[in-house]
Amino acid sequence: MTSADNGPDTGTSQPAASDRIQQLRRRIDEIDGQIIDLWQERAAASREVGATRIASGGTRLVLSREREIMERYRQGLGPDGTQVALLVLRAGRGPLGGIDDA
Ligand SMILES: C=C(O[C@@H]1C=C(C(=O)O)C=C[C@H]1O)C(=O)O
Repeated sequence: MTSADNGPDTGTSQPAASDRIQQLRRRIDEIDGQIIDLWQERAAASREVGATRIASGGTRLVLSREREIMERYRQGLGPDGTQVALLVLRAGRGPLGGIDDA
């Protein structure tokens, strides 16, 4: 059997459960789209802050501010929040640590 025979692979053959899973997946897809858009917007804003600061003779990074952000994520998301914050901060560092850095 393929998903073409039965609709999307929801991991269950029970129709009511499958319908609910598909409904939840639509919401998950919306949320993921928003996360991606916000992630990119944040990274661009962070890069602009860095460029503005460097152009004005300042430092590229401000570690006290990064610590505040890591603490916000840790408080909001628990211990995994620290890892999320590290990735969020990295995304704002452009070529030194952004997605175009592979
Ligand atoms: C964006 C800034 O610059 C850098 C990037 C940060 C961020 O992505 O949140 C935080 C601190 C700085 O190291 C800032 O100072 O606010």
